[in-house]
Amino acid sequence: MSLSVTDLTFRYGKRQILDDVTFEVASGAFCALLGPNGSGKSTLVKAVAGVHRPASGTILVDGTDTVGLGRRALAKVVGYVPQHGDAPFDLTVREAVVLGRTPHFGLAPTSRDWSIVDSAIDRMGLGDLADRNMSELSGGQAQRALIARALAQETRVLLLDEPTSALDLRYQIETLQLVRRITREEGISALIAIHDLNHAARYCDQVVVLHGGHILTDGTPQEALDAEVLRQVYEVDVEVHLREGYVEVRPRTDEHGFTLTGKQLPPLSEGHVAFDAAQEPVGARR
Ligand SMILES: Nc1ncnc2c1ncn2[C@@H]1O[C@H](COP(=O)(O)OP(=O)(O)OP(=O)(O)O)[C@@H](O)[C@H]1O
Repeated sequence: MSLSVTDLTFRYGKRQILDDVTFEVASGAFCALLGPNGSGKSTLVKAVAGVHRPASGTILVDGTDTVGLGRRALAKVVGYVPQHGDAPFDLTVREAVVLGRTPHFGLAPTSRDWSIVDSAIDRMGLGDLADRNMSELSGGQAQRALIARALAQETRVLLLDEPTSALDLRYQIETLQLVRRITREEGISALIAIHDLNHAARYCDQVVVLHGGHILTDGTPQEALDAEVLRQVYEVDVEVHLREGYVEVRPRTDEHGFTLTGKQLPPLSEGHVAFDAAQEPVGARR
């Protein structure tokens, strides 16, 4: 078992955010961490990444407790891509990505380190931008550079906190496919906090649903993405289908296209412009 989290509890001050969280991600598995805004996904990822120190609980990577490991030792076993990229703006892409090799080299990167860096850059589709300054990249390109930096760390566990939020559809899919391939080929465990249920179902082997700091379900996408659980967690009525072997979640809508939450959505305010099915402006002042 590569990543094993047991009875993890975390508080911001007196506010309990994670409560006895226990789950495991096997070697070679890609696990999605789902849950609504504020459910504690980032906090859990940060605790596993060593950014936050838990109040109690254990985090094992290949049997070694990582809570309390020094920065350098931790960076050799856990790679972390934060939600809001702290991109080092005064560096080129190559210089930023080689920072991921820091735990592995002594005074200076070796030729092997640079070849690992270049391969990570290529894998994230940034080969043409390798010598470009980070400050000159788009948000999505910078996010891909941060993923390349984590890949260059060559760790046993890869943590990604909503890494696809700034990426266009092509790079969302390519990143998820790449992480899935790396987990399988290199036997590492990956944990990704993600909002897109269908991407989670399509690319991940395991789905953990967090709600109010507790784990509500943990299983394969088919087991965990249960319509009743999703209704409870997101307060949206959904249908779950099996399509071409993959689970697909669709919001159920009424005849006006509104999701069925049991609550009536407020009417559009006067002057608000919306579009009906025929693409005619509705509710606009004329
Ligand atoms: N630095 C902080 N200090 C105090 N409370 C915090 C801090 N960061 C997050 N929180 C609170 O902890 C709870 C969990 O936040 P967290 O960011 O882990 O949720 P999340 O599931 O990742 O949300 P999102 O999907 O919106 O990114 C929220 O109630 C949030 O307000």
